[in-house]
Amino acid sequence: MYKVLVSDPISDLGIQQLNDAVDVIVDKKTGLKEDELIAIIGDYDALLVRSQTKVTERIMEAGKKLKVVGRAGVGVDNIDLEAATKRGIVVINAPDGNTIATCELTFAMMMSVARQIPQAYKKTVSGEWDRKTFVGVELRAKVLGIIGMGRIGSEVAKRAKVFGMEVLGYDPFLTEDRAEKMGVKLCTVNEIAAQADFITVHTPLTPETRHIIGKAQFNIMKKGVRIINCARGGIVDELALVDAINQGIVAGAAFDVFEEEPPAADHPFLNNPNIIVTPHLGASTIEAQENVAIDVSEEVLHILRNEPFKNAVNMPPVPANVLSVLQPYFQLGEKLGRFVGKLTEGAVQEIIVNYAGDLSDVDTTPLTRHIVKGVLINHLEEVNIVNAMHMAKLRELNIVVQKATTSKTFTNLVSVTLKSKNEERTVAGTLLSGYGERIVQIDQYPVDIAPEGNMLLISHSDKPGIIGRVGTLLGNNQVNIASMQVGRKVIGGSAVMVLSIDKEAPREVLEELGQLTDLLHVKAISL
Ligand SMILES: NC(=O)c1ccc[n+]([C@@H]2O[C@H](COP(=O)([O-])OP(=O)(O)OC[C@H]3O[C@@H](n4cnc5c(N)ncnc54)[C@H](O)[C@@H]3O)[C@@H](O)[C@H]2O)c1
Ligand SMILES: O=C(O)CC[C@@H](O)C(=O)O
Repeated sequence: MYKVLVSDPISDLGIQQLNDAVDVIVDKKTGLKEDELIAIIGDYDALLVRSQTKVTERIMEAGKKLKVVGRAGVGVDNIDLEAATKRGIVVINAPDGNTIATCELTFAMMMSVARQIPQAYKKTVSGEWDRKTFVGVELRAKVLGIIGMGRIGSEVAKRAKVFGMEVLGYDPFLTEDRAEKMGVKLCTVNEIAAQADFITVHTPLTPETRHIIGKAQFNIMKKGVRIINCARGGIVDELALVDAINQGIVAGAAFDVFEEEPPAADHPFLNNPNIIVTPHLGASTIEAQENVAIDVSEEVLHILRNEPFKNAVNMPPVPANVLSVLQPYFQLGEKLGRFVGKLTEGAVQEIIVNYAGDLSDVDTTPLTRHIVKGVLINHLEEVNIVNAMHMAKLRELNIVVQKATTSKTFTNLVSVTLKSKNEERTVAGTLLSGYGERIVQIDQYPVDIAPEGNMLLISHSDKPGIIGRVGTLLGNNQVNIASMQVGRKVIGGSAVMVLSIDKEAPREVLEELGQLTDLLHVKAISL
């Protein structure tokens, strides 16, 4: 018998198939504290959660029989994925089931903020008949900016078109072709900030999306703009938003999610008449809760019964014989993907992976997954080696794998090229005996660097004095250089400089560097 613990409120109808299964016992115990969960989790083979239960490393450590954690929803930010992977616990989610519910809440929020429905309701039920205060705006002919054009963002775009809105979209994986098909104008975040009447965010919360709408963006917005966040708290800088409302830049905001949930009683959103809030209700429809519970229950049954499953967020199924050859390259592959992903400007359309040397003798698919994961992880928090190819396909990314039995320079060479509309960038790496992982080529330039920590990649003209000027500028700003590599093809031509630095270079320093004569481009990369 398999034992399944449901620790958050999950639709009964949705978990019917688990209740009906002859080989499964389901226990529902919601609202448990971490220690209470730790005390009982040892009995269970599967744990089903929504977003309330924080599935910590301690819980997984105590879950000696735990094979699977199922998240009835999209975001897995309440589950310690690394701890699960380390213990071979499969984490699954239900990414599609609540898309429409959240999209519809976003629309409800957009209309509510346009017409101040909650504020008008509050006054009316308190006995006031105030028809003057609540003069709203129409959505028709307004510009809607959508940041994050995945499942929910794309559905919001569809509905906005029907409302007669002009839609601007930003997503690192949105190509011009796809945007055109959806009737969406591809823009940057700042273009959206400057042009939109309504802005809605639909990204995961990652280091890149944290405060993607912040002070700098509010400062360039049109007066009267309205902001909606039904994705994750922290994507919009909450304090900067309150300032922008006080300055009369933002006319209203509607938030379903908060940087800290539930928000503290004195949270500045809670007593601001221009901000409407809901308690993380995006997925809270009968249909969505059934959908996600059905999806996740089905998958849990497959995993418990050792049958194939599809929505794993973590588990790497690699055959042992292949694993022994490829495993040493997994981390390098992911780093190469991340490195070249951070380097490449514009929506990526194609990933070309080149394997040269002994590696070409085996099925390199598991390594390619790591590379693709590395490219995507810069923007998609839920990507892993199990779903990387699927995620790439969803985004119409073309993946080309090429092999050569010998490499001119190294026993094995893995090279990753990204093609976007704007450019084509290549990074190649290898494992050097005694030195470990090395990046040995960036575009056409030979280099030799350890892919780790904080790096600065500087393209420049190969002229005397430039290295000194870069060093002096960094030194004057207390940025210590740990190592430096310069690559060039010909004397006096273009060159590339890669610096390892002891801490992240502040934005102002990067801007100052960018202004040095003969310096063409600066990119900060942290691995
Ligand atoms: N309020 C709720 O109850 C609720 C319900 C469901 C989902 N969500 C949240 O909504 C968000 C979107 O969900 P989804 O199902 O559409 O996910 P998705 O993965 O389909 O889409 C997310 C999109 O964000 C894009 N993205 C990543 N980094 C970006 C960046 N720096 N700039 C712009 N775009 C970026 C990705 O490329 C992707 O296309 C997630 O955070 C999810 O957890 C909230
Ligand atoms: O379970 C919920 O209600 C939250 C769901 C949502 O945040 C998600 O990421 O799927």
